[in-house]
Order: sequence, then structure tokens, then C-alpha cells
Amino acid sequence: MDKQDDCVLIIESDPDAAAFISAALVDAKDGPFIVEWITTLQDGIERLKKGKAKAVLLNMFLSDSKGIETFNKLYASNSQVSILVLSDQEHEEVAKLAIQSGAQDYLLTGFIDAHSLSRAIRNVMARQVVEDELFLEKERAQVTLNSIGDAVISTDINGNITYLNMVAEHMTGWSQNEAVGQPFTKVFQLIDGLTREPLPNPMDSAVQKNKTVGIDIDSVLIRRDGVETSIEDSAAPIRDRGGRVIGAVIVFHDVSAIRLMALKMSHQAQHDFLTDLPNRSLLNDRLTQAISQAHRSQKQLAVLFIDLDHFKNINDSLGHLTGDKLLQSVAQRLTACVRSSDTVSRQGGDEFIVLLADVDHPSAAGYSASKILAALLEQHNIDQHELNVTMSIGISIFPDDGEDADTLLKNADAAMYHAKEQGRNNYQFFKQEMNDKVVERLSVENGLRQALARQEFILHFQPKIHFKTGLITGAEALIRWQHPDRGLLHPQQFIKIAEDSGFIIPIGQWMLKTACQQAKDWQHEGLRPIPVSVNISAVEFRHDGLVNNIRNTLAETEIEAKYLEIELTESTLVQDAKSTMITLHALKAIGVKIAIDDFGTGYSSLSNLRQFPIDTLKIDQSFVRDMINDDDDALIVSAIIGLGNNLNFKVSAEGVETQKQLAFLQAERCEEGQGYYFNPPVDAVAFATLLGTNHAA
Ligand SMILES: Nc1nc2c(ncn2[C@@H]2O[C@@H]3COP(=O)(O)O[C@H]4[C@@H](O)[C@H](n5cnc6c(=O)[nH]c(N)nc65)O[C@@H]4COP(=O)(O)O[C@H]3[C@H]2O)c(=O)[nH]1
Repeated sequence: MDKQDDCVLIIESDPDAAAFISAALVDAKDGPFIVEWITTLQDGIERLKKGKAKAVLLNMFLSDSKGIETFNKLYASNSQVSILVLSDQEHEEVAKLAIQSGAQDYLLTGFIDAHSLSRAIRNVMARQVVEDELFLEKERAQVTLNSIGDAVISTDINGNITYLNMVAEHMTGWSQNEAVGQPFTKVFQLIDGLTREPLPNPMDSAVQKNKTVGIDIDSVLIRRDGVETSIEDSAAPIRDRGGRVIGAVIVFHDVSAIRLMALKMSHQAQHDFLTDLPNRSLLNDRLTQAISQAHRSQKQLAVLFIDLDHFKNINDSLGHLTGDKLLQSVAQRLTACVRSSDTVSRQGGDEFIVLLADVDHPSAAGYSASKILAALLEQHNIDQHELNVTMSIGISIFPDDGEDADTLLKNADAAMYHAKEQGRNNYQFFKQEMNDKVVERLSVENGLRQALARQEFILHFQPKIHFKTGLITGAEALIRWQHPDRGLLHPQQFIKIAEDSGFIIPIGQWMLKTACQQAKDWQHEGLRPIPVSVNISAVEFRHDGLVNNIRNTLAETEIEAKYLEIELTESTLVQDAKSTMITLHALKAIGVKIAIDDFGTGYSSLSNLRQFPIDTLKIDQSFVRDMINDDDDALIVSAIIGLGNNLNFKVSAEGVETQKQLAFLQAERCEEGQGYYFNPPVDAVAFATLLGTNHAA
């Protein structure tokens, strides 16, 4: 403690009186303390200005008429100090005035004895301690209230403001000086952020209920200048020592940022990050709502399930960034095609759903679908690319095609698949029989999940025959699925589904390895080495691991690369000429042979054809089947053979079923072929027998 804190000043001109007072002081204190005897007012004032004396005993100056003025001067120099006025009876009035002006007590000197003086001093000192504590307490509260982040306003029982801290000043726009004494509702204007209606005064309710009350969750405080702030917190009554409510206090803080963040998070939870369209969850809510509404008003609504055609190709060949921009462009066009009361949502990937909330007749949904198809057909300019996309749309109608959200979505999805099967770029209304197909597709997909592990796949082989010699020149490996319930399934029944679901990658790897292993086994059995051909689907061809997988499989099965031929359909090759060229050259570098399957159906350009490192063109069996009776097909077959011979490709014919067909092909100088005329695909054992007994004619 500072020495001066314990100092008592005696301002007294008479040394005897000072000694007397000093003795009383010693008696009043329980320990040693410092007494300064000061004889003039000026010295006293100086002393008080400099330090923080605890108390002053003022005697000398109140005896004259200027006493109160003297006191005021002293008091003005340090109002924190306790002043005990000693006065004679004659000047008691002046002493009383000093008390009103701030003195703590007065004693009439006529009656003073050491005992009463010491008691009076003790009282003054004790009061000083309490006042110091009160002051400290108030100071602490003041600092605390100004340093907390919350705003605080208190009122008296009449609802007039008695205090507001700095944060409250800032948030209300009222300074403490202006606000104190004003009705609370003038300074604190509260409305409901949603309805914009004024909210009841929380202080009133705290006072009436005599307990702490929370502020409405959507409370918005209007500042004096009109700025709005979302706030949150509570009001509580203030009680006196007797427990009577004498006012109220409100503590509040700015939650605008939190509320904004909450709004943003709720938006994000319900919208797709890429297109900002409603996501699956919001669509479900809207659909459920629209169904109840349509139900009540006996109206119809339509769900349009939209899937972009071949979007994966764009993603794979131009990159995800371009793919994303295309999806954004599609989202914009879809939104522009429908009414604002309809919902366009993105389900993920390249799937969108449009909910037409009120359709008078299914034909209106058909009209919207054709409008969407037309709008989407227009070129999308994304970066430097000019992109054309088409889409397949499936439509389900409430209540005919389903009475709940799940059924309507499922059925629109089934109709969309049907639209894909119908050649894409079209829309289809749901029909009950489409569901059977979906069920079938799902069952195949589920079965595929386990087919590899359960070793349900087997390979059949179909010989390729040299037309002149009759020798087997190769074996085309064709996959079969020995389905536990449905018997032997052919690739048409599951390869497309395997491609769509991604299972084609592990299946293709199994296929490649098994075919190579089989070729090696035949060689080990002493059979004449021939190349085995493996079909690679577009999905596998575009898959990153293809070239490495082929290289590793050859090494693992120890088969020379020249005994493996890769068959790629023409449609696979035309998809992205640049990356196709790179992969083909990588395959060629390994040493495997490359054949173009189903040739004649895929519109490959002549210039690409010349640059692709291919060995064989396989004429699609549809031309071979009809060439005898159809002049056009005969012409196409002749042209393909001529083209192949000129470009130095081997030409092979698929699906040769009759002697006439063989004769035509031979006449046109086609080198080899396969088909039921020679042999259907057979299992590995049967093929070994064929190969073992096969000799030049
Ligand atoms: N009408 C008729 N058909 C004949 C004749 N000779 C052979 N075929 C059939 O024609 C298909 C020829 O295979 P593809 O054009 O490569 O067409 C194949 C091929 O594109 C694909 N495929 C088969 N195995 C695989 C595989 O392991 N992976 C992939 N990605 N696709 C495969 O499935 C398609 C169908 O295979 P399969 O059902 O085995 O049908 C085979 C074969 O059984 C004939 O004289 N007349």
C-alpha cells in the first residue's frame, strides 16, 4: 500500500489542538499510521493535490463565515478523501453545510473529548473503507461492463434508462449522456427480423415475470441511424435488498455474423455447390410439398428426370473443369426453360430433375421436355470449346405414375433409361413395363457385384478362319456369365450394365488375363500358336491403367505380345481421335495386334484410319448378313475390303453363316472371317480339339 494511503492530514493552526487530535487518531487506529500536521489551507490543498491522503480533519477554517468556501476549495482539490469537520457550536450551520457539500461528518469542538473524537474518527475511517470498496466495486463493474463484448442497458422501474455501456452506445447509436433518463423503448427498438413487426419490450416482461427472459430468436435491433443488427440475449429484473424489483437490465450481443453464417450453411446444405441449384434433399422437400398441394387441389404435377448424353466423354477428353462449366451452362438453360414456381435441381453428376409443380395435362410436361431438348441443343461455348450436348429425359406424372416422391422419381428414372435406349436426345413418358427393365437391370448389377469372386464368368472362343487355306488364324475370346439362377448369359445381357456401373474394369482385367493364360496353356499342350483376340470396351479403352495392365498381363502369363490382339469397336475409336492415337501407339509399342471391330458402323474418317496403327478391319456382321440380298450392303462390304487392301490392313468378316456369303467374300478378296458357317464360339476344351485337328486344305 502507498504510504499516503494511510496518511491522515490534520489541518489545524493550533499546535495543542493538533497534538490532541493526533493522540485521538492514534487511539482510533489499531496500528501506527502517519499523521501530518498542516497549518495552512494552502499547504493542505497542495498536499491533497499531490497525494491520496486517507482523511482530513479540518478545524481551523470553518469557524469564520468563509468556512464553506474554504471547505469547497479543499474538497475540490481531492474529492476522494474523507473530511471530518470540527466546528464550534456557533458555526454548526456552516459545518452542516459542509456535510451537504461532501464532508463525511462533523463534530462540535465544544463537546470534544479524546474519546468522542476517536470514535468519530473511527467511524469516518470505517466509512472510508466501505466507500473505497464501493468505489472499487463500481469501478470494477464499470470497466467490466465496458470491456465485455456484450451490450448492457439498465432501467429503473419506470422503464427509463439508468445506464448503458459502450457496446450498447455503439449498437443503439445513443450515448450514455443522451440515453440516461430516456424511455427504454425509445433507445432500444426491436423488431422481428422475419415479419418486420415490432417486438414487445423484453424489460417489461422481465419485470412483470420477475425473472430472466430470453429475447426472441429472430430479434433485430434498429439503431438510431436505421442500421439493423440481429441480436440475441436476455433481460432480467434488478431487485433491491428487500427483493423488490426496482428496474431491469438487458444484456445483448450482435449475432448478425452467426445468423448470416447459419443462413449460408443452411443454403449450402440444400443446394448443389457447382450450380447452386436445389440439391436432392431440397428437391425431395419441394416434391413432397408439391404432392400434398396437388393432392388437395386435385391437380397433376410432373417430374422430369434428365441425364446428359455421353457427358463422361466430355469430362474424360476435355477435363473436369470444362465438364463443370458445361454443367453450369446446362443448369442455366434448364432454369430459363421453366417457370419460377417450378424447381430445377441437380442430383449429382450429369443428372438433373425438373419438378413442374402444376401441369394441366401430361402433354404440358411433354411440351416442357421438348423445349428443354431444343434449348440444350444450342451450342455451349465453354472456354475455347464449342460443345454440343444432348440429353435424355424421362417423365413421370402425379398421380398416375406414383403418389409419393420416391415412386415418381424412380419411375421418371426408368423412363429416362428408356429414352437412352431409344437413341438419346429424346423424352419418354413412364410406362409400367419400363419398371420391369429397371428391376432386371438392378438384378444384373447386383449379380455382377459378386460374379467375379464367385468365378461365374467363363470364356468361349470362336475360331477365325483363313478363307484360302481353311486354317485357324486366331481365336476370339467371348465372355459368358454362368448365372446361378438364369443360366448362361451372353455379353449383350450384361456388358452394357457392367460398363455403366464400372464393373467392366475388373471384369476386363479378368478376361484379358484368362484369355492370355488360355493361349499359353494351348501352346504348352503343343498346339499351333495362334493369336487370341480380346474385346476392349470404350470404358476400358479410356481407363488410365489399360496399357500397363496389358503389359503386366503379358509378362505374368509369359505370352509373346504378337499372340494377343485387341479388338476395339469403330465407335470407341472415333470418340476422341487425339487421345485414341496416343493409346493406340502405346499398345502398338508393346507389340500387340489391333483390330477395328464392327467396322462400317462408326463413321471413322479416312485420314484417321490411315494414321491409326491398326492391323485388321473386321466387317460388321450386319453387312455380311444382308450383303447377298441387299445391294447397298454388298457395296459397303466390297468397299471395306477394297479400302483395307489398299491401306494394307487385313480384312476379316464377322458372322459368316452361309456358303454364299463365303463365296462373295472370297470373290471380293477378303482374307479371313468367322461365323457359324465355320464354328460357333465354343469352350476352351472344344476349341483345343478344333485347333488340334485343323490342317491346311
Ligand atoms: N448372328 C451371328 N452371330 C455370330 C456368328 N458368329 C459369331 N457370332 C456372334 O457375334 C459376336 C461377335 O463378337 P463381337 O462382334 O466382338 O461382339 C461381342 C463383343 O462386342 C462383346 N463382348 C463379348 N465378349 C466381351 C468381353 O469379354 N469384353 C467386352 N468388352 N465385350 C465383349 O459382346 C458382343 C457379343 O458377343 P457374343 O454374344 O459372344 O456374340 C459374338 C458371337 O457369338 C454368326 O455367324 N452369326
